[in-house]
Amino acid sequence: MKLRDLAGILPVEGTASADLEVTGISSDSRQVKPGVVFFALAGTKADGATYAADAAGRGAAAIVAGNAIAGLPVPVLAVEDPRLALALSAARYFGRQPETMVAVTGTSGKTSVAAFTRQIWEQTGYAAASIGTTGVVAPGRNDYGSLTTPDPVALHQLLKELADAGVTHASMEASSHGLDQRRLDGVQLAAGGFTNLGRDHMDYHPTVEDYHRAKMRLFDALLPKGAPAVIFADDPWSAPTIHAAQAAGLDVLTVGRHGDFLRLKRVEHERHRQRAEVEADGVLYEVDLPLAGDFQISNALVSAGLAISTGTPVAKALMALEKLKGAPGRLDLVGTTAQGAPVYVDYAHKPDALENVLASVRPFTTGRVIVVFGCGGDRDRGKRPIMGEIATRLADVVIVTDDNPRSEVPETIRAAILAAAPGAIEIGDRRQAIHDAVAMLHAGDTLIVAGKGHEEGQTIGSETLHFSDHEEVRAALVERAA
Ligand SMILES: CC(=O)N[C@H]1[C@@H](OP(=O)(O)OP(=O)(O)OC[C@H]2O[C@@H](n3ccc(=O)[nH]c3=O)[C@H](O)[C@@H]2O)O[C@H](CO)[C@@H](O)[C@@H]1O[C@H](C)C(=O)N[C@@H](C)C(=O)N[C@H](CCC(=O)O)C(=O)O
Ligand SMILES: Nc1ncnc2c1ncn2[C@@H]1O[C@H](COP(=O)(O)OP(=O)(O)OP(=O)(O)O)[C@@H](O)[C@H]1O
Ligand SMILES: N[C@H](CCC[C@H](N)C(=O)O)C(=O)O
Ligand SMILES: [Mg+2]
Repeated sequence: MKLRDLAGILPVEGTASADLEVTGISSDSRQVKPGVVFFALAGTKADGATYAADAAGRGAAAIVAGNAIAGLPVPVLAVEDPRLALALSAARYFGRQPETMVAVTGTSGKTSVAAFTRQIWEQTGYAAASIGTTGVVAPGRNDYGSLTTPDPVALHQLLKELADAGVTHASMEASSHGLDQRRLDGVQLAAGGFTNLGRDHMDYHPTVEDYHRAKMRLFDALLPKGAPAVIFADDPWSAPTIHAAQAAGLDVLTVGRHGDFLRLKRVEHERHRQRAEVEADGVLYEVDLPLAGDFQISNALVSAGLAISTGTPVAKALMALEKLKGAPGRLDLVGTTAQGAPVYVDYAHKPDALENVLASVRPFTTGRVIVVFGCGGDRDRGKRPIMGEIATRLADVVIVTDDNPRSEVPETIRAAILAAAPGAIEIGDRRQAIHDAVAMLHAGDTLIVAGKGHEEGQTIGSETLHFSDHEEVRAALVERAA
């Protein structure tokens, strides 16, 4: 590709540099090789402009920046929004994506909805992929993830690989960071989804309104006018979300008890499954959802809405819900004690999620609900006492432990949770906490190990040690049975 092929995104017309050969695109100077266009982004830790000379020294074809940078031996192209220019350039450079793509946003449920939508498509007979927190899942591919919404360059490289491999349908998570940082701006989306809004990322967004506005970029900046917006209707933030989608000229399709597109008429919860009656277009469907947690009904309805609104027949989509598998680490039953007490691993690491997961298991627990959890270091400090209070209110035994303390002092994080959790037990070592909790289980009890879900590491300082809640729960169950 020549630099001129990025015309319309970058101001290259009529410049001598338009004929330069472009061999790649990067926002990290350390990755620059000869011919790469380097995008200097103003970040949270560094300003990419300071690395422009480094990029030029490594052979960058051109530098794209928000302001002119003097004294460089390569052309500097000034654009208003370098992150947007990066995303659009990456899309054009890689040039292919699965034909039908949807994105889902919301505080909780994104990973589940992305995974469920992929499964509905698979059952409809499409080659489908999902992209998000737990990684990339596609035919013959299951890569462990890191970011919920990948960086634009990684994202478009991935989308091209998927399209080249024959994937026609892909669902992805749109995190508020990703939306705010324009990571998805180059993706052609056919539909968007919204699950709910609660407290999250208050270390990044100044207010919850700002957080909601970032999420609404999916509807008002990314989706084309007239595209379907599938919105969960039973959340306190549903009304402002519907309003934003309508204002953006989208085709609003609501799902849930208050939904018009898919209306949940009745639901009977059982411990490991739930039976729902869903009305669509005046027809009643009985759906037997093989998943625990009443919130999974909401996620399943948003997923069905996304699949239906992009072409899957209603009956097929609703039937597919009967075969759904939960995303790894989302109210994931890892095992039971000999007396039948279940142990679940769950990714609840924010207040609403913890509240939901604890409330979900209560009706099936004749004994005690026991929860093991902690809060991540270098993340929103305000959620710590809130989660302490929720755990104390909804569980009978609360064990506060460590969850990726990162650069913080673990005791300080625990103390902030414990301040709002009178009577809680403090066991810093997560392995010990899990083993003690499993040892405590009686018949009728339920144990939830929350916060890490699918994660495979514990980050202490700058080091990540291998750690898996699944492995520790299994080991503790074996030890107990011995
Ligand atoms: C806080 C945050 O969101 N950071 C993201 C942001 O980085 P940044 O722009 O702030 O980076 P920075 O370190 O300040 O550096 C600025 C620029 O200088 C460049 N640089 C830096 C050093 C150097 O030698 N040369 C160089 O060119 C960097 O590549 C960068 O372009 O933009 C980068 C490019 O898109 C992201 O990779 C990075 O995600 C970091 C790794 C991260 O941890 N993000 C998390 C918080 C996140 O995004 N989470 C969400 C939500 C999670 C969820 O709830 O599920 C997600 O979508 O995963
Ligand atoms: N619809 C929902 N409503 C409330 N809580 C939910 C819902 N769906 C999932 N949860 C809770 O949130 C946790 C994370 O779910 P999931 O991974 O699907 O959401 P996410 O939005 O992708 O989260 P993250 O932003 O952390 O990746 C689950 O383990 C469960 O505790
Ligand atoms: N994507 C989220 C995941 C948090 C998971 C929890 N285990 C923690 O480390 O706080 C984050 O990085 O903030
Ligand atoms: Mg996720």
